[in-house]
Amino acid sequence: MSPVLITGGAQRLGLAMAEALLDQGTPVIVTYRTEKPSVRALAEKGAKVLQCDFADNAAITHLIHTVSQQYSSLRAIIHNASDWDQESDNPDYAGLLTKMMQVHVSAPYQINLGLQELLLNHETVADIIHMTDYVQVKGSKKHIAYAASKAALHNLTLSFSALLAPQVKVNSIAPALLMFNEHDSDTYKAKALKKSLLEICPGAGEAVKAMQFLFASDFVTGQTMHLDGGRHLK
Ligand SMILES: NC(=O)C1=CN([C@@H]2O[C@H](COP(=O)(O)OP(=O)(O)OC[C@H]3O[C@@H](n4cnc5c(N)ncnc54)[C@H](OP(=O)(O)O)[C@@H]3O)[C@@H](O)[C@H]2O)C=CC1
Ligand SMILES: Nc1nc2c(c(=O)[nH]1)N=C([C@H](O)[C@@H](O)CO)CN2
Repeated sequence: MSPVLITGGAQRLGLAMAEALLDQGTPVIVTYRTEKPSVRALAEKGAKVLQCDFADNAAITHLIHTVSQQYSSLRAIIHNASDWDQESDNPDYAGLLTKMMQVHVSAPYQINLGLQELLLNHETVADIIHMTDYVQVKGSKKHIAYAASKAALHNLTLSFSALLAPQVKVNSIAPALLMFNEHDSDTYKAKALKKSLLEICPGAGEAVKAMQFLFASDFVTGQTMHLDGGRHLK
């Protein structure tokens, strides 16, 4: 069985998707930036773990070469790696935009083009999933560069779905609040929950369910799965 390549799979949503796939017997290749206990645990469960910092184009090229040398086909690629940076923490606005575009747009762009033949070689229809964000259509006044890069990432969904059809389906998953971060205060959490109609923070399992739906679908491509609890109607 051909593997699923998940970027940024060492924690949170990426880790949940990787573990779910491993639990169902699907091989997984996980890229990570920073070594952590979860990486070793994934390897012990049989995942292929590859270190790659997407800020470095040479590292991306090496990743593409390594995967191409070791595998003849891929079931899917899930572009999950991301930094959620905001302007108030990063006065170097030019550098911030470059950083956001590099990890959220340039890396997925290079990896999709570099590994497209492995997807096209898959015995059945393959998938690309871009993990975008609710803000892809709304923008964000506190995460301007981040939001712009996620909008550009969704645009890759439109282009690659047309380029690779019918052998490959390409979709965006656009979450709003799925998981809090360790440093989030109770005040922030209460305010964030009120932003959606459903007023819950569902956890990483919501992303796993969306991934499984897209993999099982025969007729969804070029689309966005919005996981936002009705936030767009508040
Ligand atoms: N969590 C949520 O509620 C939401 C998530 N999303 C999107 O879903 C996806 C998963 O979210 P979440 O699990 O919270 O993500 P995280 O913020 O936990 O980041 C996931 C991983 O991306 C890696 N990463 C960041 N920059 C780079 C880089 N330059 N090269 C390689 N790896 C990198 C991080 O590595 P390291 O461990 O080294 O830092 C981290 O392990 C993201 O694309 C996110 O934007 C969208 C909306 C809401
Ligand atoms: N790479 C990340 N992107 C995002 C995160 C995160 O933790 N890492 N978190 C969010 C928030 O949950 C936001 O959706 C709350 O409104 C957005 N993107």
